Parts: sequence; structure tokens; C-alpha cells
Amino acid sequence: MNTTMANQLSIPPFPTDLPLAPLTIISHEKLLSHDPTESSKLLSACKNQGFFHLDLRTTPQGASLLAQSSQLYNLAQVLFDLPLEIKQQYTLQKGVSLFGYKPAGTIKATDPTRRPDATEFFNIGKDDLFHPTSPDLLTKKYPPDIQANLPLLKSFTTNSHTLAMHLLTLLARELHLPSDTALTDLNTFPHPSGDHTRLTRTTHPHGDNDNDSIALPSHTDFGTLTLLFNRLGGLQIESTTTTTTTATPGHWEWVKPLPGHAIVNLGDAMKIFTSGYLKSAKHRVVPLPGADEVKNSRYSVVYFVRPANHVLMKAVDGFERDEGSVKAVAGKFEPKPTHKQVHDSEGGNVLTAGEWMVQRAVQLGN
Ligand SMILES: O=C(O)CCC(=O)C(=O)O
Ligand SMILES: [Fe+2]
Repeated sequence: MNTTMANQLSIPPFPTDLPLAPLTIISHEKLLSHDPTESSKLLSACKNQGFFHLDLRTTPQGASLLAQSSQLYNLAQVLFDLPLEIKQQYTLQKGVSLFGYKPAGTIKATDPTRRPDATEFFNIGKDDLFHPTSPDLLTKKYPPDIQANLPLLKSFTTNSHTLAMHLLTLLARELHLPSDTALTDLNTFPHPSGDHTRLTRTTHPHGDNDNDSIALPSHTDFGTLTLLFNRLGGLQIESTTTTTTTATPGHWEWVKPLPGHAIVNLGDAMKIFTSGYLKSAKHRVVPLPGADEVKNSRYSVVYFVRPANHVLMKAVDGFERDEGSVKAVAGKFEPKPTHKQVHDSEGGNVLTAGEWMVQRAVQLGN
């Protein structure tokens, strides 16, 4: 069986009566072949929804990402089956490290009724894989099943990052930024950053009755760009459009996983870099009605591209004049002053990406 078939076969059914988010499907193959229509579709999707489906079925890089995400999906099943007390030995420390294990039941702040979340993660840092700060770092931070899969994790990391840099190059061009590298320069692979692979498992203690727990409460991703490989539906995006009959602002619309596609979304950093021109959409994960798998578990494989730690979280050249219009990033989040004290054109605090990640992670509880 080839990898595309494997991926197609494993997508569980999705109910036909749920309102779907109006997401564009973008072809990786067309982007690679410099199709101008596809690049402008990419820009529109990033401007209007902040989310899109990326068809990876017909390019070698896409096929290899799909195959790797399937292998990581299998790894997730093994990892999360470890006893809780073993997983807890690798628990990440809020405000200290973004990487390691996050048990379920911790993210509560953004849910209106403060339901505990039903999702556990392993966050595996790009720099931990490529530049471990000490020889025993990996053994201390990650369980043996992760260490046994370093080649897979490294390859998925470089592949995901490369794909994201291609998307950022095309966006820089479409946005007429001063240079094609204006966005990729903020996300360079060798510099320390919050980039990581996340493996998730959601287990609802009460089946698909989501009154008592939520898979993942409403949030925006705080980095640059996220590549998401999920199979079972459950992801919802907050609608801000009033142009369709069903959608009104503040309503949740479903994202149906498509075989052979990644779901791509922009994070708050892109909103800040473009003074709100590009969108970082609010999303959450809830139980998919009627899905048998919800009674068991839902898994996803995610790659987060985040700006290099030294990058200032402010508008890029060409967007700085609109800086004042982007105050409402990340809900109630207010950057806390730091010892370096850089200010934007409005006199607000500017954090480095490293400081921003830590403060946002504390805000979200992960
Ligand atoms: O699992 C999913 O479908 C979404 C995960 C997500 O939004 C996240 O980890 O930030
Ligand atoms: Fe997210």
C-alpha cells in the first residue's frame, strides 16, 4: 500500500450535517510550479480565514510529510499508552520550558465555563533534537520511545520547516514585502526558537458529552505557522464571516479532515508581523458528534513554526504604519515589561519572540 492510500484509508467518517468552515484547498504541486493563481489563493486564505487545506498528495515532499505524520501518529499511540506516572516524569514546567509532556486537565483559562481540557501532549523541541544543550538532555526530557525515533522526528522537523518557509516566501512575494526573505528571515532554522512537533491524544472521560470536559479550549496559536495532521474531526474555527447563510461572527464551524491534506493555519506572530493584515483564527477541539473513536481517543500530529527567539514581535517593514490596529492579539494578553524594554510606534512593550512564547504559554497553561 502506498502512503497516500494508507492516509486515505485511515480517515474516519465525518457527519454530513455539520456546518463546515469555508476553507480553501491549495495544491502544493501548483505552488511548487509557480502557479500565480495558487499563490494568490494562498494569500486570500491567509487574509480571510487564517486556515487552509494543503493538498500534499502529488509532490515528493508532500508524500514524505504524509508518511512521516502517519508514523508519528503510530508513535503517539505507543507514547500515550505509557502509564501516567511514567509520562509525568517528563512534564514540562510552565514558564520554564515549552517542551516535554503536558497532562490533560490543565488548560482552563480560555474556556468560558472553565472545563478541564481532555488533551495530553508531548511537545518535542526542534532545538532539543538538533542542538541539545547537554548530552543527557534528551534522556531527561523525553521518554525512550521518543529517543528511539529521533531520525523520524528530525526528518519531520526539517521537512515541515522547509515547507513552511516555502509558504512564507510566497506570502512575502504576494504581500510585496521589501524582500522575498522578509518573513523567512524571522524564522531561520539554525537559530534557537520555539519550533516543535506536538503529538496529542484526547480522551473524554465522559464519552462525547462535552459538558464536563473540552478537548482543547478556544485559542489562537502564538507562533508563525502551524501544520496540522489530524484524522478524526473535532477541530472548529470561529467564524467571523456574515456572508454565508449559516455563519455569523462568534459561531463555530467544523473543519473536516481531508485525506492526503494538511490543515495549515497562521499564528499570532504573523498577525503581528503584518499589523493584522493576515489572520490568526481562533479555534478549538470538541468531540465529533456520533464518532465511535471519541469514546476511545483522538490523536493529532502538529508542527509549530515559531519565530527565532531573538526576533522582535513587531510589524515588518511595509506594515509598521498600521501597528496601532493590532492591539487585540491573543484576547486579554498584555505583554509584561522586560528588562530590555523596546517599544513600538504606539509606545507599547515589544517583546522578543523568546519572551513572548514563555508569556503566552503561561497564559494558555501550556
Ligand atoms: O488537534 C487538532 O486538531 C488541533 C490542535 C491544536 O489546535 C493545537 O495543538 O494548537
Ligand atoms: Fe491550535
